[in-house]
Amino acid sequence: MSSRFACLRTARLAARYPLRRRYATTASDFVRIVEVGPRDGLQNEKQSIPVATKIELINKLAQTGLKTIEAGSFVSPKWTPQMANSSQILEHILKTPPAASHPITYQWLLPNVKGLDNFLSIWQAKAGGNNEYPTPPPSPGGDAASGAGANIHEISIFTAATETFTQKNTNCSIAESLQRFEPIMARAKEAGLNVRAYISVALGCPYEGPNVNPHKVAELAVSLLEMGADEISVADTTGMGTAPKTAELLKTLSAAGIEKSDLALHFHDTYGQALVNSLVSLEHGIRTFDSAVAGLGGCPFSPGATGNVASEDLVHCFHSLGLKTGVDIEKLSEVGEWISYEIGRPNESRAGKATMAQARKRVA
Ligand SMILES: CC(C)(COP(=O)([O-])OP(=O)([O-])OC[C@H]1O[C@@H](n2cnc3c(N)ncnc32)[C@H](O)[C@@H]1OP(=O)([O-])[O-])[C@@H](O)C(=O)NCCC(=O)NCCSC(=O)C[C@@](C)(O)CC(=O)[O-]
Repeated sequence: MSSRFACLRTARLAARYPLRRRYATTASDFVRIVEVGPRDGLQNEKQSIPVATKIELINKLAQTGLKTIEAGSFVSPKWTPQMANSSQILEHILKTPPAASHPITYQWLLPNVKGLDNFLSIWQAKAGGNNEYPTPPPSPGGDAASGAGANIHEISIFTAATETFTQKNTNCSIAESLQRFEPIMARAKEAGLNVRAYISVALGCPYEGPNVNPHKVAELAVSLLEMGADEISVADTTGMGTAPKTAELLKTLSAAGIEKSDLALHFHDTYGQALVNSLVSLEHGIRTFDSAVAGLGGCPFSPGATGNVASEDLVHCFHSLGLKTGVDIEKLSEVGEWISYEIGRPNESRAGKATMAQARKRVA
């Protein structure tokens, strides 16, 4: 892209979304993986997972080449008890030297001002509220552009495309959830934090059925971007998404004027369609995908929904297409095997299991 065109485009976006700061990938052969295993992956586990295991998981993931890790959430412990020790995880990350050779962006999910207060009280005390933001943030596949090796912290907010899911998940209506976000957004921007916004049940709702109106998703995405969100993660919480539905949703989002680079896609694999839907999204120009190592996951407020698409499966698939993720599939597969063993659940990543089998054969 010529610099003149880049300037014009930036000006146009700045006019449309005045508060936001872009952090999308730019190289078309680079795919950014947002590893959500430590938060979305673990939040639904019934047994209490020791904080040390969570920290070890995050540290191991940070050494696989991943650059963005969703590390925990500041939600009500009455609603999601598994995430109750996220503050300890944040404290640990802030007081230890970076675990990886490159800076990691850590994301923290929160639903309200109380969650933000809890996050800020730790982050501002320990990090002095200094993110040392690189502008633009982490370059596709590269380490150098991210500067001095300081990790970056950002927050995520979440709403949903149906009223029933929003009530079940956050005890408020969609409109009320947007109202809750306004002070969060203002304070986050003041503090220099990027804000990601999730839209759950975008391709099917456990309470209202599989036919979620894509125009509702687009309307919400536009509102969140206008409010200042830096990225929208469009979530197929139930895994009810199919290739045609995904294509229709992406076309609707484009028709609403939303740039592909403003979007991340977040697939769950309940019906085994997550990779297909990822490929449809890839063809549509999406270059940011959420996934969880070993296919961990399931939302406590989406009965029957299973895990996120496995990070190993996504990475294997993207590499097979000649795309770059910066992730070492073998190291990632080791982490998948390790965490599955630690928490006593099957490793749901087929690529992860196959990669480990090949690695063992090589050594034998
Ligand atoms: C939004 C609320 C808080 C409303 O819940 P509420 O019960 O209406 O809240 P409240 O304001 O009445 O407060 C009730 C109690 O919670 C406390 N409280 C209130 N807020 C906080 C907070 N932030 N952190 C810690 N404590 C908090 C508050 O202090 C009070 O404590 P008490 O006085 O009774 O001792 C609640 O519904 C909630 O926490 N919901 C989050 C549920 C959740 O974690 N869902 C999973 C994440 S979303 C997801 O997984 C989907 C996603 C993102 O992955 C994408 C996809 O696949 O769809």
